[in-house]
Amino acid sequence: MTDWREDMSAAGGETRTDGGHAVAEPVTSLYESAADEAVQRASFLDGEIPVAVYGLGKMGLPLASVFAETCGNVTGADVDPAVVETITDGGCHVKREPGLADLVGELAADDALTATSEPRAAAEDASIHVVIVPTPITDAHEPDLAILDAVVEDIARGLSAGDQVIIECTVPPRTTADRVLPTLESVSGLDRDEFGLAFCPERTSSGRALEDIRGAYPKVVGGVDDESARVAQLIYEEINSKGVLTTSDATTAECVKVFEGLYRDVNIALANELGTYTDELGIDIREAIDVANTQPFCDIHDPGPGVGGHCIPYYPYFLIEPFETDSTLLETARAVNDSMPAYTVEKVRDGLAEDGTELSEASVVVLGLTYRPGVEEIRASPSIPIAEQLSEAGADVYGVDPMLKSFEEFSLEPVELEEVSDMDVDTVVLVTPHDEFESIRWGDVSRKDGTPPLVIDGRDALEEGTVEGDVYTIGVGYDE
Ligand SMILES: NC(=O)C1=CN([C@@H]2O[C@H](COP(=O)(O)OP(=O)(O)OC[C@H]3O[C@@H](n4cnc5c(N)ncnc54)[C@H](O)[C@@H]3O)[C@@H](O)[C@H]2O)C=CC1
Ligand SMILES: CC(=O)N[C@@H]1[C@@H](OP(=O)(O)OP(=O)(O)OC[C@H]2O[C@@H](n3ccc(=O)[nH]c3=O)[C@H](O)[C@@H]2O)O[C@H](C(=O)O)[C@@H](O)[C@@H]1O
Repeated sequence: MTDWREDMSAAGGETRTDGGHAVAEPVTSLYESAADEAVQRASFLDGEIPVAVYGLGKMGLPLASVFAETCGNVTGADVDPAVVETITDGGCHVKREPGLADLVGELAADDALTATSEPRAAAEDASIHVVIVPTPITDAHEPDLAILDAVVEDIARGLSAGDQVIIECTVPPRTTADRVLPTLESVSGLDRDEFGLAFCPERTSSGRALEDIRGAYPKVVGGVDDESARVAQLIYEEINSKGVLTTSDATTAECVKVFEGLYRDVNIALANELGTYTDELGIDIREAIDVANTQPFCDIHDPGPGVGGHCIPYYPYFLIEPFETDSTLLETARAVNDSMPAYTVEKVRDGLAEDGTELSEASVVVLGLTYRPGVEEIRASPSIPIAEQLSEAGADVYGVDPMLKSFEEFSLEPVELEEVSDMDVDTVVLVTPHDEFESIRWGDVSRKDGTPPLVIDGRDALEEGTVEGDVYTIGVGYDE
């Protein structure tokens, strides 16, 4: 018996005797709990308050794992049976997350984390519901909240008085208050003051998820009412060592998350546009950016071949599409970033023309197809349009990505890294510099006539002198 229950009886909450001592009963839910906050906090930490995490992907599995290491009573719900089976067996399908595989194995072995493919069943048993499912956009760039709606309905059908619902996936502002709350009320039949709802954004990057979730920076919390904010704050004070920033309401918290992403997209667009001045100015633009960034009012990001992932290129549309307010800058930044794949293909075309090679007759290898190194995600990856445009120009296009098994999204022929040195290659385009590419023996990669290929370095990833032939680096130009 945790000794915190000793003499807690006088502080509120139900009591019972235990060997002659009055002890406070733990609570099994937090919203509008009459128990002393210390009893609520301890009940959460003791696993008395079941947690369900909906979505066990790149973000959901690390999140569920940190909740489970904190409270020891988490059910992860995912519609992908393979995901559920892997986690149930103590496995980890999310790659290259330091510490995650071991943690999931330990938590599954201790039953601190279990997985189910039945979100509705998970909702029946849980009292804290954490949602971290995809919130993509449609081909028409409209926010697609169908998955969120489905999960919220599942939760509503299992919602009980005293429960707390937390939305962690990024959503268009006003979604929590105007879409999620009404659904929870209408489907559950509960009154609005019987359950809690807060937006607490996932401020985490793949590759450092556990570190970020445990406390790289404060957790943002925005409740639809003060009690919802109080409960969310109590929970995340136990999860995040950097503490909690509570905003005035859920919509403000939604804006915090979206604004972080919009800042990044606009900033990258500035870097990309500056990068396109490289040839006309005849300088290393990246050098100018690095030096400009040495004073605190400047943080220009890096130019590159495009902006991928299901976050940064998507979030601008969470404001552009649903609202009437003018979004010229956001739309322009999206257009600049979406123009970088074509810019990259032009560098291939121009570079080959210098040697009298037509792009339509060239053999081109695209290195790195995921949207950034070490992350198994291809949504909005720049390599998709780059491969498409090279193919449309008539080139023979090949692709290398050690993280991928399926290449059907790409207009190219997949090849293993080891095969590249046996091929006739006119150009290599480095889009996403996975660690594995550091082992490339560039001296073995050549054109049909044995001369070195043209290399386009999209990410300034190659050390000077690594490659014998001509290297064009986006934002730098040709190496001398
Ligand atoms: N990936 C990132 O770097 C970050 C993502 N986010 C937010 O988190 C959300 C999720 O991102 P990821 O984990 O990367 O996505 P992901 O695609 O890696 O994983 C999503 C998981 O949700 C599951 N799922 C789909 N429909 C479901 C349903 N109806 N019920 C239960 N599970 C369902 C899928 O099977 C999959 O396992 C994103 O949409 C974004 O809003 C926030 C910060 C960082
Ligand atoms: C504001 C911010 O830094 N958001 C982070 C971002 O992470 P994400 O995994 O999307 O990667 P990212 O580093 O932003 O890169 C997105 C894309 O932009 C490209 N990129 C990135 C930085 C840069 O200077 N230039 C550039 O071209 C990357 O190559 C990639 O294709 O989005 C995440 C999210 O919200 O999903 C968020 O949690 C992360 O903290």
